[in-house]
Amino acid sequence: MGKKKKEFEVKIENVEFPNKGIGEYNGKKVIIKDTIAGQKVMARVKKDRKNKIEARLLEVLERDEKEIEPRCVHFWDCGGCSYQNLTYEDQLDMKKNQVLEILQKADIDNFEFEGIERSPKSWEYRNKMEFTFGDEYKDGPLSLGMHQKGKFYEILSVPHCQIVDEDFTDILTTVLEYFKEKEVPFYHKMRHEGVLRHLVIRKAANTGEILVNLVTSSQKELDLAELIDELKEIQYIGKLKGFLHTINDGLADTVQSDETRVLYGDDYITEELLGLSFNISAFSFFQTNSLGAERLYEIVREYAGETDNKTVFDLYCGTGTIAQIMAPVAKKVVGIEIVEEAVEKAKDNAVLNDLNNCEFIAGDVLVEIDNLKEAPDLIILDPPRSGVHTKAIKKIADFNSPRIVYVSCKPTSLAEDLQEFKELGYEVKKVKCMDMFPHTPHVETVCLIEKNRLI
Ligand SMILES: C[S@@+](CC[C@H](N)C(=O)[O-])C[C@H]1O[C@@H](n2cnc3c(N)ncnc32)[C@H](O)[C@@H]1O
Repeated sequence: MGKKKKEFEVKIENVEFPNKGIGEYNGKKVIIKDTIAGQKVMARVKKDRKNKIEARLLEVLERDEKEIEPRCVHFWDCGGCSYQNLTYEDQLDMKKNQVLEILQKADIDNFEFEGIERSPKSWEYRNKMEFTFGDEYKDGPLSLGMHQKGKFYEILSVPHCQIVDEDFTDILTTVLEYFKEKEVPFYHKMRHEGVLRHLVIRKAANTGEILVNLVTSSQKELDLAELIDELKEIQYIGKLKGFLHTINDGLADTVQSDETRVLYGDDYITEELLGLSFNISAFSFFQTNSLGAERLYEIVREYAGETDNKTVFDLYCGTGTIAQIMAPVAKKVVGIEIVEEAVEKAKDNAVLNDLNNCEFIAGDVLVEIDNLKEAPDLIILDPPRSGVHTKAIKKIADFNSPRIVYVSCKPTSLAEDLQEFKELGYEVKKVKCMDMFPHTPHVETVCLIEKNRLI
């Protein structure tokens, strides 16, 4: 491929997790994100390596016969969803096959595969959105929404987003119009100048409570009373429980807090899952699909099996959801979580749910696990996307727990971890996928792992 010939046509043959369309060009593997199998596309080379080309999608020249019209008007430009142009059944099929292929490549086999379960709701299912302030094109008007597909700076306003309900989009539109009128500038993530950074909205699906968190730099004092009054006037499906203002002068383009002020109501919302209540604060992890989470946790409970009189470890426990769902049917549950705020909420939640057999420890699993003296009968792992630290896997295996239930949000890191558990004498017995993220490439996978009795 010469210097001028950086654009080329290619047919997409397959999609690898998470959203990598795969084709072939001049004998090399081609990877083009956000394409689907069967499409013929025009692409531009990003990186031309020895045996693979990474390219950017320019145009879909021929659509695949199974493609459908996306429901959302933002779909083609918005970086939030990848697969609205496939039926939900086709999305589920693709994710299931990806997980199986990843496990097979890692030599994880001989398990019972229980398929993929659909999300109870395939639209308006999200309970949290992190919208970004910016502009849709350089020096354009203020926008608030999602990164445009494949772009670094450009932010697309998404007032018709279909994976959240109208309460989210009403709040988004109100906040955007307010700051447009006040001419408050967005924070430029490279120049580190400006004010408005993110708008994080959380809404509990089962109680309707809404928490709004505006994240800004400290470069301008803002009087937000008028905005809060406007938000209070919205006719919600749910109800506004609190409004927070977080100051973030960090250089990274992530939501984090130097200081968080409660400007209205409470600093948390309460969600109800499987008959238990969970107070969720602004910075605690909580599954983003509440109805899907109920199903996910039911699968965990099923894979956990009989737990009467047993001690359970819930490692990477967040606000203690899994621990508390297990507590009524176990002797004792110990949770470990690195975010202190989440651990505080886990403790509060145990009190709220009248559970007195839960212990929650703040810290890194890799370190805190050394201080656990009791031998567990069951270990539940629900790590972040990067998976479980190799040294932690060794320590976890050393407990010799007969059963481990591993909940994973990233099948590639799951496969690596399962390989390590295999080397340490554990066998994968059952696998089930639970789709918590319709129209996106993501999927949860639950695995039952058992100690090989022959070792
Ligand atoms: C996928 S979430 C699971 C949370 C919980 N099980 C739930 O369903 O709500 C992973 C959690 O691991 C925590 N975490 C990340 N790294 C950690 C570490 N090294 N030690 C302990 N917790 C960690 C994150 O803060 C997050 O709450």
